[in-house]
Amino acid sequence: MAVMVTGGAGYIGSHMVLALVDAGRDVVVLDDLRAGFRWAVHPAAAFVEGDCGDEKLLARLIRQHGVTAIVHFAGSIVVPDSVVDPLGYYFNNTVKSRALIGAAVENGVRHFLFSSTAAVYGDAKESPIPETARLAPVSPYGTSKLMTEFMLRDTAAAHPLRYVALRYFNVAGADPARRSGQSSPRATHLIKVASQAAVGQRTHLDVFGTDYPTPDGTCLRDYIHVSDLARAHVLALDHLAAGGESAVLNCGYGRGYSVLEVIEAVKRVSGVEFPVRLAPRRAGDPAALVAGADRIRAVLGWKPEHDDLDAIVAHALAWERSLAERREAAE
Ligand SMILES: NC(=O)c1ccc[n+]([C@@H]2O[C@H](COP(=O)([O-])OP(=O)(O)OC[C@H]3O[C@@H](n4cnc5c(N)ncnc54)[C@H](O)[C@@H]3O)[C@@H](O)[C@H]2O)c1
Ligand SMILES: O=c1ccn([C@@H]2O[C@H](COP(=O)(O)OP(=O)(O)O[C@H]3O[C@H](CO)[C@@H](O)[C@H](O)[C@H]3O)[C@@H](O)[C@H]2O)c(=O)[nH]1
Repeated sequence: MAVMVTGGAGYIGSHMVLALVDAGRDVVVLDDLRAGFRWAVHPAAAFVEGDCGDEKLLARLIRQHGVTAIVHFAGSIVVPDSVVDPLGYYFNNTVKSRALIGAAVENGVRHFLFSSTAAVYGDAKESPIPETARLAPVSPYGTSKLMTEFMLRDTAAAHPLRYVALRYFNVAGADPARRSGQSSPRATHLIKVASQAAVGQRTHLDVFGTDYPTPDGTCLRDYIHVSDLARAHVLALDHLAAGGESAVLNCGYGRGYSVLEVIEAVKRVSGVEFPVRLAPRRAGDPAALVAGADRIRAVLGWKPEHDDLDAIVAHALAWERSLAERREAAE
């Protein structure tokens, strides 16, 4: 009885592997390492380098490891890249998810968790955004994820498969024990980039847009700690194992911080005054994305442990320093 984690060498997937190993579960990771790191996978997990759309490989792994649940993180994640390369995004996110869901059905895997995103809402009219809000993605990335949600919905209606689609808001921070974190040097996420600036890995930080209809003119986002998110996935697996129904759940704390508030937090926690430049808006950024966060608590009994911006930033900074030490040791 093992859990298969696709994309388990990536940022969020590697934290899910930690949460599963900590819970005493058997884990097999499938990742093609296009964006992940072999060293980020906990040694207690089996690791297979391969494509999550490779049906033959999937059938073999499911049988070999006795996989009873699939947690699907693998995918392409950069919103502006999806605008430039929509077909690449539909291929890696939608077509390969179709193959993975098909492999689950054909090989008797009945529980499936899917990494969805707040990007399925597009420019939401409501804030906080409930799961029932209009689904109107404004990027191919968001559409590629929504199509996978629809495939899961329809497949679960036709076959004995139950699923939970988790719509993440902005994931940030790192494992408090410094076992993993956001490790991609080219990452574009605000807290990662600001942490890199604080430890001297970047010369400055750009604020993309100061004329949004928000209190200080910069975008509002709901930042969720990656370890709280991983724990929500473990609870979602428990929910399905206990016979719980399929569900679509926002993952956030229900509170928004502006870009300037985040930068202030990174400066305060690090004690470093890195240069900040005001820049034009970045294409495709909605003004505010804040989760309606009640449903996940009601359905999964999830209670966040790190709902504190300074703690999220402190963990992100600690991981950034670990990466710097790792680089120095390698030189
Ligand atoms: N980071 C966020 O804020 C955020 C927000 C919403 C949703 N998500 C979703 O969460 C998931 C994980 O995101 P992340 O931030 O950890 O990204 P990541 O890039 O760190 O991890 C993705 C992993 O998937 C692997 N991968 C990609 N395509 C693959 C394929 N075809 N076969 C096998 N492995 C493949 C990569 O090598 C990488 O290790 C993604 O599906 C993403 O869309 C992330
Ligand atoms: O150097 C930077 C980086 C970001 N931002 C701003 O910070 C905010 C947050 O940006 P970022 O951290 O890049 O996250 P988002 O663009 O909100 O997207 C993330 O969160 C979405 C869900 O809310 C997910 O779907 C995406 O996969 C994930 O990348 C936005 O207003 C950006 O314009 C800056 O001003 N400067």
